[in-house]
Amino acid sequence: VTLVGPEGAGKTTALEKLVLDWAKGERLQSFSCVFHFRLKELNCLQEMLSLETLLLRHGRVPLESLPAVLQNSSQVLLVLDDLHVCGQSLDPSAHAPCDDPSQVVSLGCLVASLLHGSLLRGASFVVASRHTGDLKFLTGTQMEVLGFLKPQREAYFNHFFTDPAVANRALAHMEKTLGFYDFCTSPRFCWTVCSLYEPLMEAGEKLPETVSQLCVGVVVYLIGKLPLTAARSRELMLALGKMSSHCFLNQRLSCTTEEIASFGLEKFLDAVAVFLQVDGQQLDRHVFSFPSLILQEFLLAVSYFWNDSTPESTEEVIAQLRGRTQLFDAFLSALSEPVQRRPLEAVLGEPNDDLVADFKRWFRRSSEEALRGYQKDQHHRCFHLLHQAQNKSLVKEIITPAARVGCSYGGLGLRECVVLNYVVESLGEMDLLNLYRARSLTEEQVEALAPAMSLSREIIRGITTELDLTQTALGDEKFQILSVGLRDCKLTTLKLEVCALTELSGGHLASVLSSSTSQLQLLTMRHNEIGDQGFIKLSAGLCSPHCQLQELHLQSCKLTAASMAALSAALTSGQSELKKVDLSLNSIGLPGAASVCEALQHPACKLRSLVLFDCGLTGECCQPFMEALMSEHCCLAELDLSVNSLGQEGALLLGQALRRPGCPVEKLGLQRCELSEPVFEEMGSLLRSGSSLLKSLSLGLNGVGDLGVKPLWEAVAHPNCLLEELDVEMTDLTDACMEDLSAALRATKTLRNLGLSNNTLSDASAAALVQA
Ligand SMILES: Nc1ncnc2c1ncn2[C@@H]1O[C@H](COP(=O)(O)OP(=O)(O)OP(=O)(O)O)[C@@H](O)[C@H]1O
Repeated sequence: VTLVGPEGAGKTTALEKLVLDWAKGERLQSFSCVFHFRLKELNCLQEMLSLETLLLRHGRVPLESLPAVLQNSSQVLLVLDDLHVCGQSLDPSAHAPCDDPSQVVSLGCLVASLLHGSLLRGASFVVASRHTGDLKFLTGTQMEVLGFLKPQREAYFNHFFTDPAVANRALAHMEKTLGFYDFCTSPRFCWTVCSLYEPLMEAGEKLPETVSQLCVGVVVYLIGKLPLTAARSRELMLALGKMSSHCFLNQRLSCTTEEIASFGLEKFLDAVAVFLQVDGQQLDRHVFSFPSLILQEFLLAVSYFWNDSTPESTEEVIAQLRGRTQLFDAFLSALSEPVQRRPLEAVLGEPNDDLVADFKRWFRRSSEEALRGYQKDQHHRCFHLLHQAQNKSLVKEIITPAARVGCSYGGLGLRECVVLNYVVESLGEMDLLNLYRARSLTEEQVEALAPAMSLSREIIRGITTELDLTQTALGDEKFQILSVGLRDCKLTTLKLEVCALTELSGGHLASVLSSSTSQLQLLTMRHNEIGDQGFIKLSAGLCSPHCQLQELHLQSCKLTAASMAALSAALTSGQSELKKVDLSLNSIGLPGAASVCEALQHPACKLRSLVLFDCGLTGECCQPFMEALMSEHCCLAELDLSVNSLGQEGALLLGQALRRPGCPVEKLGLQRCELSEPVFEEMGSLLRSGSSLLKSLSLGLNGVGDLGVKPLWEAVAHPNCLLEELDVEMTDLTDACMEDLSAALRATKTLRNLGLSNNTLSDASAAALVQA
């Protein structure tokens, strides 16, 4: 088995846990011997060795036990960590395979011979490695070590900070400022973040806003651990920068003692352990490596600016490192800003002004070039550098009117959304936000981009057809700005649930709906206090000949009967395409229901679905519903009146209407309507009559008991009944209904869904149901 993952993902930890569990007798007990080797340590030896030496010296096998280990190889498990540092290829054809345990060979040859089975044939292996090309030479199962995804980060932060409120604040800040970088999944990185946040939060200080600010904090902290003057600290930075550059340019992960001496680090041997990981302590041959690539890149950037001599120009150094580093130019951008580098200046003194000026010239030149072109990646790189600089005036200087910022920003990742938003917010406004080809923005991406959208006069018509701004606390003011762009776009779905919109937005929505280019078909506005006045304004848009809206969701929008006449007018205007309206959780009462029912009888009304869940309706309201359903013009296929006090009398009136031959209702919801046995009787008889088109019926939360529901079972069993869905949740059913229910299930040819939740049915009923 090979565990593969990036630096700090937790590979070593996983292997250590495995070995520990074996030692405690909790796992892998079929192996009598488990050997755990860290190749990083062995690599320090830089000498040839045999399998026997490996086992005797490093595996601590007593000499007398060695033959038994070699002979019973199937009981041996070798756990090899840090395969990527092996330094020599695992390609079997690169070595003459070794099959003699006493033959002295190179470490690479030894590992390759073990993994390819010429040595210790039959033994099992668990190895861990960062991603390298050599993995293709390994057979067996490969497992990806993903590190900490969001739920694990949450658990880790809660463990690190004992106060849950502090943990939540720290996590929310990290997710917002860094959550879009891959390295956030690294447990090691999470540890760094928590360790840096903790003292800052205790002191009530500001937390870092960018990865550059985070690294500044880390390096200042590490330098502070050393008793060095500013001049000596600069010297140390320079030497670490040389090592970093050497590793990047030669694709090396570690350096020997001789190599680090050549970078000028020998004077700092006591200090290097603060910045570098030192392996091989027990072997007397040390190997030094950076604990993280981010720190390695950051130290390189620091060493570049705090260099008194003049090294290569920015252009040259960036060209040399292209494709080898990820954040180097972003770190330079941050450090070129006095505010960003101030904490470092306190420990290192001033940077080299000439080099900072050279970087600024390069950034301006290369940004101008990038922003004149159409390459999206180049634009994003420039935006990322601006984001790290955290200087709004610089954004305004770089993003000139000549910049083609309106080029298409489709296919955005979360990081791109965040930095694009930063740029638009810094500019304060945007003429055109081109999201053409942004096919599937996630909720997180939309949230990150929402301020930019609201600051854009126009959002380009692209192939984006759905915009979900649910729970973005958008508010009327921002929606007003956004609505200008919405008038001229290709959106077919707009979700504005829980967006803190009020009456004011009703008018803006009307202007969107009545725009000659509007293509909106679905609008959801659940939980916005738009009220009657807001909805009356919105309804004016519904009457427009340009309005294409087919579905409107207005649950819990503080509506009353006062605005239902406006809806009715829209539905009967002859212009409205509305097919579905959901008015649930609004107290429209009898007068409101009467207005809507009037519209249902009008030949121009196209409404096919009406949901009035918990709308303060009573039995009296059933009279207008009966009249509407009796009308030949009514085309309502779905009616949900659940959670209204309709009572027996009202429901029986509905039943009468449903008996009309040709009554179009196929789906009826009457949950928790205070219904009694005669209503169930009536429904049963209706379903058997052959004149009902009902396919879906919800009668749950009406406690009529086994006898009350019995007519429905008889109906289900009847050949005239077309029901496909039946919900009788919480109707006080007991095991006594099982005989009729089983018979119904055996007989029905149409029923597909049956809801029986929250009834007192025992295991015996479950068994009977399964049989039926
Ligand atoms: N599940 C975990 N819970 C808490 N901390 C963890 C967990 N896994 C790893 N860590 C911590 O993260 C750090 C890095 O882990 P580890 O050394 O196992 O990573 P790695 O993948 O072996 O890194 P590298 O590729 O650099 O060798 C360690 O300090 C470790 O304690």
